Amino acid sequence: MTLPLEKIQILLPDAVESSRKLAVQGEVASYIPELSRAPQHALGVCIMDRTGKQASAGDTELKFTLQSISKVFTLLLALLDRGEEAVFTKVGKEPTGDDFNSMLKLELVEPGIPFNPLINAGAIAISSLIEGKNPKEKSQRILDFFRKSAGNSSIDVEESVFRSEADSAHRNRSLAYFLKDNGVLTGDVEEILEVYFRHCSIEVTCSDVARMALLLACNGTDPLTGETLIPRRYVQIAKTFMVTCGMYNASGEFAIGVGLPAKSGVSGGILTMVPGTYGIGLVGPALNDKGNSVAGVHLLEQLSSKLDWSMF
Ligand SMILES: NC(=O)CC[C@H](N)C(=O)O
Repeated sequence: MTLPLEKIQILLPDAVESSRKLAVQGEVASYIPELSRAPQHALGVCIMDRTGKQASAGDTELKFTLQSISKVFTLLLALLDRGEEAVFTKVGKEPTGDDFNSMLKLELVEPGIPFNPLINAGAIAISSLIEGKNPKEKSQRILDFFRKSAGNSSIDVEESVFRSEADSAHRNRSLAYFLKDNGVLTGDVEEILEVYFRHCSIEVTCSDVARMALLLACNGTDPLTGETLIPRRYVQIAKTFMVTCGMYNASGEFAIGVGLPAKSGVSGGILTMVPGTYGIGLVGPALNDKGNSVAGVHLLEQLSSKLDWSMF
């Protein structure tokens, strides 16, 4: 049983300020150079209910790129475009226990398909499945789907982050060429990577992420418009991946400590939800050693225990 939004709003500012103190323990990602400009001590959260009302606190105006959070929505679009069977010939359904950008299991385990769609190799394979006659059209279809999911037609790709990643993505490039060699990727590798880098660089605020999360919390039917954007089955698949591998190698710890489906990204964003009730968007750029927002995870642990949010 969670509290109504008005009550949550009362406790949220103090919860954010006490969690913000943990940001000093983390580090802002810098392997994509442009991301290193994010403010280390920022923390913002937005919780949206089914009527669109929001409780929020902290740095809710901060803009950040979705990074790995985008992988949940490209998976959904690939499922819509190609169906379940085609998608799961290209990616598996299991967590890896390795880093999100690891290539280890691609060579070790047969068949050489990525273990799941939320690691980089899996998300690159998913990008290759998005319909469109060229990278521009594919990227536009992804952007349109994200805008619709966020109920915000003005979200867009942040070009400097896109450029920065495209110029420094030696690891992702090697993963993609490996996948090409394994026969997982068909088509031009650089074009597939461009689609992948662009969706990682879509810029949002906490409130956009909360609205995207609310759509998943409501099983694919937007509670504000009544429109079904995604079939329930596909949302179930996405949420299951979020529980088993959405928080990298801390997914088990997060399931025990918070107990909600979630996906995080290297920009410090987290998308999570109280199923059926709230969509939650959060940003805190300082990351812990598992790659998740250190203050953000702490905040969600506090809220989940106080408000009895765990689904388990
Ligand atoms: N964990 C992440 O958020 C990774 C996304 C990032 N764009 C990358 O490919 O490395």
